[in-house]
Amino acid sequence: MLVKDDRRETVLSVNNVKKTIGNRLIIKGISFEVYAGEIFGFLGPNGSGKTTTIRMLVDLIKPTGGSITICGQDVHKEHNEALRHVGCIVENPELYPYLSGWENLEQFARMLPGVSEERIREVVDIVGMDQRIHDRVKTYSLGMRQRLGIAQALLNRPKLLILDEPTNGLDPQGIKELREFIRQLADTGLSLFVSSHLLSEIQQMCDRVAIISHGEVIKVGEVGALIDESASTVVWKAVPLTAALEVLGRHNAIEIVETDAGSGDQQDSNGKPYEAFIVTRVSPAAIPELTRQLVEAGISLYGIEIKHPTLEDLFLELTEGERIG
Ligand SMILES: Nc1ncnc2c1ncn2[C@@H]1O[C@H](COP(=O)(O)OP(=O)(O)OP(=O)(O)O)[C@@H](O)[C@H]1O
Repeated sequence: MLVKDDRRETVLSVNNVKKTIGNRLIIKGISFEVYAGEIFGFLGPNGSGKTTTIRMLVDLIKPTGGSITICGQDVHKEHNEALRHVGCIVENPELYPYLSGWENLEQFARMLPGVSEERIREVVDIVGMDQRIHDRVKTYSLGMRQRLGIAQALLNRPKLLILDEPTNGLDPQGIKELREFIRQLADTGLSLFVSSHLLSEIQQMCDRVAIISHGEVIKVGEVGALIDESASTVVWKAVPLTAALEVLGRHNAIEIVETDAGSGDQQDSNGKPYEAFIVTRVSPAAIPELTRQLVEAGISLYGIEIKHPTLEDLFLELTEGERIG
């Protein structure tokens, strides 16, 4: 897992970017940065503004406000210089099915200055397609087409590779292979910007993530740190329950979700307390102190069950239950 380091080179910088289409403000002033060698996830539900943002990143449409720089160059004002550093696949890569993979790469290379046959061989090697590169593309699986698309995007040695929903249509094995392959690319120093509406995918694939909802970036951070700092669900099995509620209720940072006192703070015929519990939402960092206070108040704790959140929980919390996918 990569750690944010201020000395790290910024490859993509998005500064207060807005986009109005018709009368609608589709993108509402978003900002984030992507560093060299990281896999950056761009996560949001359908219609949240991912594709519109990507289209602005590669200067297919112009922002209404704000600026985007790639390797320090303004995407709009210095179009050629900035986009020289970018490889991009939006939706499905455009390929000629009746040509071989190699011929497709040759066709594409003709449009790029200074891409030699040797470079074509290199990218074929990077995407691991040497065995099948002379077969027609129409015989390729979706995963192989995806790889060929990436090979195409790598031809001009980009610093940033933008992939829009790259796992769409892939089977679980294909997704796993793509994930590993993306990590290998990042290990070479390439930055990857991966958009997705699939949380588990972003959680497994990315170092950092920006969460976008209704055209606003509502959170940016390391995937692990975002999960760590979001509230966990904690079930306290405590007797007497009323006293425990009083202790926990003193803290503003705790949300009491549910209480179940069973049949009161009684013991059964074997002297075993009834399963009385309180469900709270609280930061994991507060749990030791709360436990201490409960014990000091003379409360017996029979169990503390912590359910750590997933990126999905965090996402749902941030977007207030907005549907994904
Ligand atoms: N040319 C357009 N004219 C009008 N509205 C548009 C246009 N392009 C996008 N929108 C609207 O902007 C919002 C964001 O769309 P966008 O395609 O960027 O979302 P997305 O996150 O990429 O979703 P999806 O994964 O479904 O493509 C949507 O409400 C969409 O209807």
